[in-house]
Amino acid sequence: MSWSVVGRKMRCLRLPYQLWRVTPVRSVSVGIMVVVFLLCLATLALRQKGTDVFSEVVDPRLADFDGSSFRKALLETGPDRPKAGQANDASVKKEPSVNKTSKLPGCIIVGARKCGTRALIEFLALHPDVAAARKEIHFFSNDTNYAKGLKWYRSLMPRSKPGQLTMEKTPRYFVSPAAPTRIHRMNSSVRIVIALRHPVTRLVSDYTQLCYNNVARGLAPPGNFTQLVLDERTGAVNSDYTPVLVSTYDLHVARWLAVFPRRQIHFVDGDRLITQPLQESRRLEAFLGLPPRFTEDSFYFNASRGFYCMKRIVTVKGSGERFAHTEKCLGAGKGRKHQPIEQSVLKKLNDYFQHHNEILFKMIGQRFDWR
Ligand SMILES: Nc1ncnc2c1ncn2[C@@H]1O[C@H](COP(=O)(O)OS(=O)(=O)O)[C@@H](OP(=O)(O)O)[C@H]1O
Repeated sequence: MSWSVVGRKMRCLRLPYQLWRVTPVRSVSVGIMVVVFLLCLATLALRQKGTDVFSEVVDPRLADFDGSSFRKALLETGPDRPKAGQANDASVKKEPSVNKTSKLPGCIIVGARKCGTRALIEFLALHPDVAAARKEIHFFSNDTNYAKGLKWYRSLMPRSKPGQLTMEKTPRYFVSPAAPTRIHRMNSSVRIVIALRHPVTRLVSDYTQLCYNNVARGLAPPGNFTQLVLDERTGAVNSDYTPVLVSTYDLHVARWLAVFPRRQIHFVDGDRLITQPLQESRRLEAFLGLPPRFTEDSFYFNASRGFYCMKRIVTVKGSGERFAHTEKCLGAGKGRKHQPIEQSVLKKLNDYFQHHNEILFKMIGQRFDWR
């Protein structure tokens, strides 16, 4: 039966049918329906985008930053660990793959560049209650990445077991004006870790890396260090030179403190991390409320590298010995020999940073031995 027959035969539909036959009414009705349909589509799309960027569900335990529930939950739901005197078998026990999901990070190492951020995340990854993203993600500092939303970001996080704390490191966040607010918007309770090193050592390390990178890419060297860091005309420190700007820590830390409370930010001494990795790792472990797992056995000094390397602790099956060790040093790109710098230039740089260092120390209530 066609619509015209239905319209003619059923009395109650007669009036709407007569109206429908009038062409302008029909056009307007169809128009309204199309507009309503498009509006519904647009609303759906916006809601989807909103979910990505703002309302991602984060680990609810992280809402309680200061309280003990986070620590408690970690202890309760953390992975099984071997009891003393257990296990001794050559075969290494495989981690059970059940219940593993990617979570948003509860802690982010935001920088600073060349201050030991790689060492830090690799050290933390030794901890059984940490799931660390090994790649730098550049989510909060890069507009194109940020526009991809939190779902995209989370998909790049490692899969973790219940009770594990997810971490990532991107040193670029430290100097990114947008990063603090964006991270806060993701999770206002997230823990921020900032590694800092003597500002002049960091600057020279940065310059050394630029020299290596340019050679690797077949580019010309970045230029003479002295000419880059000092103004040719006045001889004063060139505060606009990016590596100088990165080492002007107070400017960047002020932006983080404007968004996050001081108690939520942990400062790592990047110079001490090189010579005393155990102490710095333990301080960070305590800040994160993780059960103490770092021991003298976690690190060993590798004389040929001139740096501490890690002993990865893995559980072994059976009884007897608790652990087996696998050893790992950072890549050759870390711990390069620095370019020699003239004493007079070093002095000028030290004098320049001293004022900024003092502002930083006051701001964070912590001093570093940067003479
Ligand atoms: N255990 C260990 N092994 C090797 N290197 C170590 C270690 N601990 C800290 N460091 C120092 O880390 C410096 C590199 O810092 P980052 O990892 O933050 O660099 S980067 O910004 O990610 O490129 C790197 O700086 P340079 O020495 O200037 O290369 C190292 O001194």
